[in-house]
Amino acid sequence: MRASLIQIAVSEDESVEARRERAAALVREQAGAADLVVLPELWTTGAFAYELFGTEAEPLEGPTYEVMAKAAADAGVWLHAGSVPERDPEGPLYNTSLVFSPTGELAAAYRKIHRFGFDQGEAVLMSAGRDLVTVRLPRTTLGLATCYDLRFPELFRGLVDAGAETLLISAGWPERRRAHWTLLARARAVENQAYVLACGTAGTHAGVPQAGHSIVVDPWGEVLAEAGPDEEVLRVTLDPAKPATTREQFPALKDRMLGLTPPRR
Ligand SMILES: NC(=O)CCC(=O)C(=O)O
Repeated sequence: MRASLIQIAVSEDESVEARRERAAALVREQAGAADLVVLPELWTTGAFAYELFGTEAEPLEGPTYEVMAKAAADAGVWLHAGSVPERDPEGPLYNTSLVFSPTGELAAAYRKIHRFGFDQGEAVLMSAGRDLVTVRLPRTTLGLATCYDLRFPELFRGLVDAGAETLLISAGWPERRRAHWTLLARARAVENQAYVLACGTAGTHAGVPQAGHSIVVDPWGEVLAEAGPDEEVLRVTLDPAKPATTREQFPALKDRMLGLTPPRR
């Protein structure tokens, strides 16, 4: 299975509309070279451009959905189109990832569960999703997560319990915490014996330099590919059998001890 991670640069120098068209062109360029294409978190606005979340919010089937559904079909790829600020018909905003099939059908939508910012930014502007989401592909099952979710291992265990073997993390991770990004991506791969494909943004938006360094880690924790800091398409070939063989040969997941007794006070 061939995957392309599109580490697109996000900056105020480019309009949202222009970046949407440019991202679609980059997806189309993967035709014949990839089975699965991944975009980062909130690449239309930038993950830290809080003032744009409301103004650029879209309904689920909004402009990004339309452009990306067509790009997936044109390229004939499974497309994780990254996330958009989604305005729910009821009013709240969500940070919602969209996955399209190679015929351009919506295969899944995942509303980010852990919002970043503590008492500001995304944490107050967006509502939290509640649902774990997996997507069955012909040769693997994807588990979806977004950026700050990477810090919460229990979410990934939930995805693994639901059958995930390939964990897709779409992110807008800042350069300032790049060491955490790499460490946590590898940790999630090792502890879950799963592929991790973590796609971030490049460039600087809202004064926040982005880490880039999108990374692909195999179920043994080996880094198969890592991008640099700038815009780049990171290409990698995965063996869809590897999560299962790793879990058979080193069956640590079977040794989980659930329902432990809390310490006595
Ligand atoms: N967009 C995000 O979720 C940023 C997360 C982050 O900066 C961190 O976890 O550190």
